[in-house]
Amino acid sequence: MADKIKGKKIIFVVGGPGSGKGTQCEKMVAKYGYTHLSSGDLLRLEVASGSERGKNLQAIMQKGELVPLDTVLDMILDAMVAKADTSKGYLIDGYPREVKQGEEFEKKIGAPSLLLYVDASGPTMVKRLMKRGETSGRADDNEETIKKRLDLYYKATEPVIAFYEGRGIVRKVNSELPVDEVFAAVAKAVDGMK
Ligand SMILES: Nc1nc2c(ncn2[C@@H]2O[C@H](COP(=O)(O)OP(=O)(O)OP(=O)(O)O)[C@@H](O)[C@H]2O)c(=O)[nH]1
Ligand SMILES: O=c1ccn([C@@H]2O[C@H](COP(=O)(O)OP(=O)(O)O)[C@@H](O)[C@H]2O)c(=O)[nH]1
Ligand SMILES: [Mg+2]
Repeated sequence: MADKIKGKKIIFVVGGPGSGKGTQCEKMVAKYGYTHLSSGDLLRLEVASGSERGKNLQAIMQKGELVPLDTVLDMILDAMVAKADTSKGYLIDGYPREVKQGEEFEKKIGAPSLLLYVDASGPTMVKRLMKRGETSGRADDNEETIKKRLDLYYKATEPVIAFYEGRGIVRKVNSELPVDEVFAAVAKAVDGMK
């Protein structure tokens, strides 16, 4: 099944909750024509479908915890295959959340060419998410869950960055800056990708 994806570029987009991953991915789609797959969005779609599986996911996400690795990976793989005929490459947004997820992804699908690290401070991320929460309708954009997501990010996801730094594919962008300035740095990283 993963054959259709072979040879296509894969970019992991990693950063804390509310760091601006989704915002930058939209701009990359516009400039490079890559396919944007947000692991969180895929999970929210499943929740919205009202399926039994979705109900379980909702309970986990509401608490700011991580859903089982295989569930997310299967969803990403399905979405990648579905877009394979027209896709130039993939932006995998919000994944891997822990080193194990990265290892499983590579076993099943392939290696990333770039890890884009979208970096903002804790207070900035909290501020943005509280603001987004006024209109997003996301059940996890509330103070209590934001704190848990942030803790889990520092504990489980930051080690992912260190893991890929060893391979020399990490490019860090400072997402405290205005969106367009962040994107200038993002574009430089994508253009320099091997
Ligand atoms: N000032 C400023 N605000 C930004 C920037 N990037 C994103 N934001 C705002 O911060 C909020 C979160 O941005 P998203 O792109 O949704 O963040 P995300 O990393 O995808 O967050 P999750 O979906 O929670 O993982 C949004 O309301 C954006 O408008 C930026 O570079 N500068
Ligand atoms: O690989 C993933 C991606 C997302 N999530 C869950 O989905 C939620 C929202 O993820 P998203 O990336 O949309 O937002 P973030 O938490 O980065 O702000 C997380 O808190 C997790 O509960 C998960 O368990 N595994
Ligand atoms: Mg997002």
